[in-house]
Amino acid sequence: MDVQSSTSASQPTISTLSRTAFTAVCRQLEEFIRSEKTSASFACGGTIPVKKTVGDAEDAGTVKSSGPINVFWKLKSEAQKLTLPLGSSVDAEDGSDTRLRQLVADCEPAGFGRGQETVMDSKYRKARKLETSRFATSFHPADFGIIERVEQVLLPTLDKLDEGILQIRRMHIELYKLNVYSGPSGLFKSHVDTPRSKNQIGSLVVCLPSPFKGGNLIVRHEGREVDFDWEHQSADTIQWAAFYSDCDHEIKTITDGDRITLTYNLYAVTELLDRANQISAIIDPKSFPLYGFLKDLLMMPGFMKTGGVLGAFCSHAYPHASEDASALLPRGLKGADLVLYSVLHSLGIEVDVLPVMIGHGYLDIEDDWWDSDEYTETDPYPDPYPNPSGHSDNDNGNRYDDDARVDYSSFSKDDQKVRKVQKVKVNSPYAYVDPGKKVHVGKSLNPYVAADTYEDQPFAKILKEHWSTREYEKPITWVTTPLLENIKHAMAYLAYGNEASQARTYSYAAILAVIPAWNERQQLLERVQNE
Ligand SMILES: O=C(O)CCC(=O)C(=O)O
Ligand SMILES: [Fe+2]
Repeated sequence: MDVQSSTSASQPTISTLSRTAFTAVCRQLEEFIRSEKTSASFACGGTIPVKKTVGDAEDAGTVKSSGPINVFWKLKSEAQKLTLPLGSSVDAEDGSDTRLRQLVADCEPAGFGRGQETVMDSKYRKARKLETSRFATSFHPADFGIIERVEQVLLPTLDKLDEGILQIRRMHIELYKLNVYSGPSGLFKSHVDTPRSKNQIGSLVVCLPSPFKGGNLIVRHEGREVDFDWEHQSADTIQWAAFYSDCDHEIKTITDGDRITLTYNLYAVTELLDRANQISAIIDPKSFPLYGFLKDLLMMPGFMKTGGVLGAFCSHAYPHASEDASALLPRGLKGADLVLYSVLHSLGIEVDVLPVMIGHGYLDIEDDWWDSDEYTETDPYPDPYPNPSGHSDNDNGNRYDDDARVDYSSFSKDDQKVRKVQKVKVNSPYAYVDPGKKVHVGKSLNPYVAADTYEDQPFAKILKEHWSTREYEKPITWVTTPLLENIKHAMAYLAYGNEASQARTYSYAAILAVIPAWNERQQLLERVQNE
């Protein structure tokens, strides 16, 4: 049976891919996207040895090591200075250990954000902090090429983001806090940094030279993790790590000593360059295997012969705010999401990045995914949501099901939400989701609903008031499923941040590509072919 049986009849000359063949190419496409995801970086780091004698530091420009680092702060109205590593101060009457204790004492206890509240709970976070208004430091990441390195890994620029004009994304960096985690019990459990602006894409942590034990920084994304183990070189090295801000991370217990860090917010800003000024570091979307695969797919007349929409869930979550969110993307796209977006864009395909809400809000996705185990070999690609009338010929995708099968008000406690979400079936290789009925695609990033805020309202009402659903003319074929981990973490975002969240929270988005019908896309492909 044809996937698009109702519309293919109008073009009898070219045969449409069989459902089995269509399934097979969707699976392949998913594989390509998956491999892009597993190879994309979400964190990077480095070390800078510190020479104890000032004169040992190399000249700016070729700096591979640093001299001692000064931290200045104010106690009452008196200026204080600590030089790290301890014992490296040129002042004879250093007493640096006393100064370190003084710095720790002068810091305030650091809380964390749980939703809109700031919480002090030393079982979750035990740390002290200084705000930037209270300290200054002689260390700057730019002196050691850290910004360039982070830019390369976390903010690659892909060619062709805009016709004729190249938008170069640059990193803007802002010192945010000084934190001290001290033994025997300093720690910060799993959390996600609260975005401080719509442009924030990541965080940079710089660990100053001061000996400590434990305190590993563990950063996770989509089931992968990077463990920054800084204990062994803590005494005489500056160690740093940068990661996307939607990555879940934690600091293991510091059992001894003081782990002193500077944290920075990383922002993506754009710079317009005309083609004459292109720089060579730019990656060409054609260099990705996905490009060739998608191009070949589009050149098959039978693939989405009458047109359709391909949907892929983003691998990262993006911050959004009420007014300026739509300006955020694609500029703020990260990792594999940027690759997929750019490849589609460079093929001349209309592509949107839009927030998605699955089923009746993301709290109710449990029964919205097709569990492949239920189906037999003989019909490898059944309609997961058969129409009760027995006809499956409604492919305009606008069927809308408002009946609230879930008692929304029963999800008021965070742990209940998480438990509910853990039951999600995401083991099917991919889901072919009936559009409109099960996955709501917002018109822009703007009207996202935070679950906590609307607890007591029936979902249908929330949806009507706060979501304008983007309606595509053709059904959406979802080629990837959202990861269970992502959904769990989306819950955690609401619960634990490094700051209380204001208007900004994260949402998962999807990349939606409008595939023109074969007769319309031939021209487009000829143009791509000739480039
Ligand atoms: O100190 C670190 O390694 C990270 C600190 C952190 O996660 C935070 O301040 O949000
Ligand atoms: Fe953090």
